[in-house]
Amino acid sequence: MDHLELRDVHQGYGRTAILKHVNLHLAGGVTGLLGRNGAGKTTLLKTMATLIPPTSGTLIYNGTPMDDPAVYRQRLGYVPQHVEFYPHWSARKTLRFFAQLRGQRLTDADVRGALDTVGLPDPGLRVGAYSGGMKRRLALATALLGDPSILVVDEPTAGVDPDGRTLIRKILGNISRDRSVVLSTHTRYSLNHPKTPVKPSTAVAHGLYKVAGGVLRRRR
Ligand SMILES: Nc1ncnc2c1ncn2[C@@H]1O[C@H](COP(=O)(O)OP(=O)(O)OP(=O)(O)O)[C@@H](O)[C@H]1O
Repeated sequence: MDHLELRDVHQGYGRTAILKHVNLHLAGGVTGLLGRNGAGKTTLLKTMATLIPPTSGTLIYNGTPMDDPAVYRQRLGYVPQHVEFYPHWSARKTLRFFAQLRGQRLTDADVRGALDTVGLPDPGLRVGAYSGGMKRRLALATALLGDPSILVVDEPTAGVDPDGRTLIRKILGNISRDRSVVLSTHTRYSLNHPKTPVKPSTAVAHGLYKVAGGVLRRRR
C-alpha cells in the first residue's frame, strides 16, 4: 500500500494564507475532509494532487520527500470538483479517451469492468443522458483508470440525492479496500461514519474537519 504524508504543509494564494500546519497521513481507507464553504478543502486536495505546490512544508511519498512528483502522479487518481464530458460521446468512448490520455488501451471487457465498479451498466449510453450522480460516478471511473493507489476526490456527492450519496459512499468504501481515498464534503452524512462525534484535535485549518478511520477530528 502506498503512503502519502503531508508534513507541516502551508498553502495560500498570493499573500493570502489558506492552510497552516497541515499534517496528514494517508495509508489506506477513506479520509474525509469536512468543512464549510471556503474552509480550504479544494485547496488541500489540489495540494495533494500536486496541482499547486505548497507554500512551505513537505509532501512525502512512501517515506521519501517528493522533489519530483512524476512517479507519484502515475499512482494518483484525481476527480476535480467540476467535471465535464462530451455529451454526445458514449460512456465507452469517454473512458477510452481518458485511458488514451494515460497511454492505455481499453478492451470492451476493461470498459465493462470500469463501469461495473461504479454501477453504470450500459457502455453505449450517451453521457448527455446521464444524471448528475451518474456523471460523478463516471468521473470516478475515469480517475480509477490505471488503478491508482491514492484517489483524491473533490465533493463526490455534491448535488447528489440521498440514494445516490449512499451508492457513491458504498463505491468509495469498496475501492478503498486496497488504496487510500481522500474526499471533501460539506456534510458528514456523505462520510461512512455519519454519527461519529466531532472531536477537537490539532490545528490544520480554520473550520475544517478531518475524518480518518471513523474518527472525526476538529481542526481549529
Ligand atoms: N485560485 C485562487 N486564488 C485566490 N484565492 C483562492 C483561489 N482558490 C480558492 N481561493 C480561496 O481560498 C479559500 C479556500 O477555498 P477552497 O476552494 O479551497 O475552499 P473549499 O473548502 O473547497 O470551499 P467549497 O466548499 O466552497 O468548495 C477561499 O477563501 C477561496 O476564496
